[in-house]
Amino acid sequence: MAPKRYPTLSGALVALLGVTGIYARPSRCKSRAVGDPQILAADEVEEEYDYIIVGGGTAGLTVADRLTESGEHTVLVIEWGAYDNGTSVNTIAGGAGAFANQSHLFSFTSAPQTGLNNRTTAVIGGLMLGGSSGVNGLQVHRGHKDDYNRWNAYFGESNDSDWSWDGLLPYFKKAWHFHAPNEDTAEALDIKYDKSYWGEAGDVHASFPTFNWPGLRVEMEAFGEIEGVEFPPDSGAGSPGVYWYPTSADPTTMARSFSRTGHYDGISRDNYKVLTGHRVLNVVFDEDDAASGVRYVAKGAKGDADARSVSARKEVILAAGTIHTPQILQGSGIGAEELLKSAGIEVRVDLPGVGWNFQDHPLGGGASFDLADFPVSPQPGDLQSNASFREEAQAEFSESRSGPLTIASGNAACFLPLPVIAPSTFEDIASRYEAQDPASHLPPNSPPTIVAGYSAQQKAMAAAMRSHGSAYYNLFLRGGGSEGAIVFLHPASRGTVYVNPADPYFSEPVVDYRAMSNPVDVDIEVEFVKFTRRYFTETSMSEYGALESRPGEGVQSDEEIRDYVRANVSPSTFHPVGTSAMLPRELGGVVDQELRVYGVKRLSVVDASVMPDLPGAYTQQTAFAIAEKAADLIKARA
Ligand SMILES: Cc1cc2nc3c(=O)[nH]c(=O)nc-3n(C[C@H](O)[C@H](O)[C@H](O)COP(=O)(O)OP(=O)(O)OC[C@H]3O[C@@H](n4cnc5c(N)ncnc54)[C@H](O)[C@@H]3O)c2cc1C
Repeated sequence: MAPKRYPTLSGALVALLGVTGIYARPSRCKSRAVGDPQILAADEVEEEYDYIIVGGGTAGLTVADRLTESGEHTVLVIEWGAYDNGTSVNTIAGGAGAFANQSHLFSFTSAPQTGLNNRTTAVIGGLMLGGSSGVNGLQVHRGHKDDYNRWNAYFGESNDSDWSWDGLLPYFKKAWHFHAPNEDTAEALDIKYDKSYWGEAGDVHASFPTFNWPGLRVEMEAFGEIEGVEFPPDSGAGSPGVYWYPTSADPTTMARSFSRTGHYDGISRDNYKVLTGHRVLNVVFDEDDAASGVRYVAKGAKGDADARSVSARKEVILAAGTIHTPQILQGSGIGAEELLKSAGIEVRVDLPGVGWNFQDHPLGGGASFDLADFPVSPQPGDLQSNASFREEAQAEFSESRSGPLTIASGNAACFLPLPVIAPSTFEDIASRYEAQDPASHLPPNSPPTIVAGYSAQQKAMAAAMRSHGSAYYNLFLRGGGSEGAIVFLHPASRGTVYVNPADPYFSEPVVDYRAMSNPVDVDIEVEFVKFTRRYFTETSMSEYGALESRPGEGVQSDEEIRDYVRANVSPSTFHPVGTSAMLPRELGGVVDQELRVYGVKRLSVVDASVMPDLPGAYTQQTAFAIAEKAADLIKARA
């Protein structure tokens, strides 16, 4: 298929995309932290609430909103971070404003990664009211049918609560208010969407920029020259392929839309209270092993001399995220017996799955290309290199909330299955993975439930490797300049998040991604490099002066590529999941299908840590859908 050619657009931007107006700086949005009746001072916290939610992040605020809607139940959310409605949170352009502001993050160093030449990485997540949905890159995509059907299948015939694609689809629809792209941009760039996969009643907005880079269309169409690549009708259709997806932005203000704006701001309910700037140390139990409350300290406290307690009549709900929920569980005596004893924590439930099964999407380590002769303009780089283009963009955004500054981190990518990436080797890779002794790449002396759980995942993921319904490779497209941001969607390696035995409550946990600890992951990364080379040199992309910037001509043999991967891949795209996995207890699970923690009563987990394995997508949309479903499950047993 010959590629379509596009005229140079600089200056003709208005004609093609219908962009009009003059540009200026984003204005500050309203702030509500001071005097907000829902945010309590520490001494205003009452003795007891129906529900205590630990963590006011993506899942925590979603569940809090839903549990208080009817007015029947009281909820206290305890959030470690602060309320911040500043420009860095609200500005969407580039997608990294809030991420760049350290005051919204926790950030510490991982354990050295043996599979990555002992390199370490920064462990990062949102620490603010809104959590990681307040700092993320605003990309909104969900996983594929295979992903959620696999989650449900881990429970075999037992189907207490349907976590399959069909079971979750209503919650994807409930979580988001979808706004279609404007017609001119959709037509100019051939943006396909199908509203039947979305709802319009959600409180968090999924919208499109008013403008997008014309090079994206060229890059997307070139994928059509590769055998097996599909173009699903919508990013939410549940099928891998090449597609456009929305941004988590309010289309009126073009500011970030996230759990705080959707599930907290503007809501005034006497039964919905929030305590910010406080950190929960552990769950408190009654003599019947039922969670009865939590113990917490002010942010920054180094000891528990001033710790306070608050009681929960109905349930304690953990929503502290994949890194901190296991720390709280372990600090409450729920975890691997050996670990807890080494940290001097009294064992309440020997549950080895807590903190185990840690996964994130490895990033980079693939091939990158510069397009020296891409005849399409404007390109993203113009925002940096062309002062008048940037000033016009700024003026247009200020005047009419439109133009290039309505683009966050991007709206187009491919999500491709392994048989498409590696048609001649995927079967061999899947067979070798399937034949592994399940314990062979786990930490030494892993308990039997952990080995059994990995064995079940191994079978499921070997099937995923052979499936056209599971995406392994994600190349995030920018629309020109250079390309090569590759995300590995289903790594086989599993890591750990365990309390620091020397200081389990006040030091950050020990986070070991164990990235590339299973060598099959390196073999798949090798295929990613080869596929990326094919895309840039064997499709019409080759006409645009594609020059390989990394790993470069000197890296050709599989062994050389393996070395390159181990030296360059990052273990994280900031999509951590799996440390409180929703799996049967005998498979290393931490919560059941109703999200209740095994071995105790009245304690549940609702955040991204319950995902048993990664979806073939970034994680925020799935985290919101899980929280919506969790709220229904909790209300049903109230
Ligand atoms: C930099 C970055 C970029 C990302 N980009 C994207 C993207 O573009 N698209 C996408 O789909 N996904 C993205 N993600 C991932 C996505 O945002 C997360 O998967 C999702 O928001 C996780 O939701 P959660 O509820 O599990 O945790 P969070 O939203 O992180 O909530 C956890 C909350 O608990 C609080 N907390 C932690 N410990 C305690 C404690 N002991 N006591 C009280 N409070 C506590 C934290 O401060 C936080 O507010 C990104 C994430 C990051 C960090």
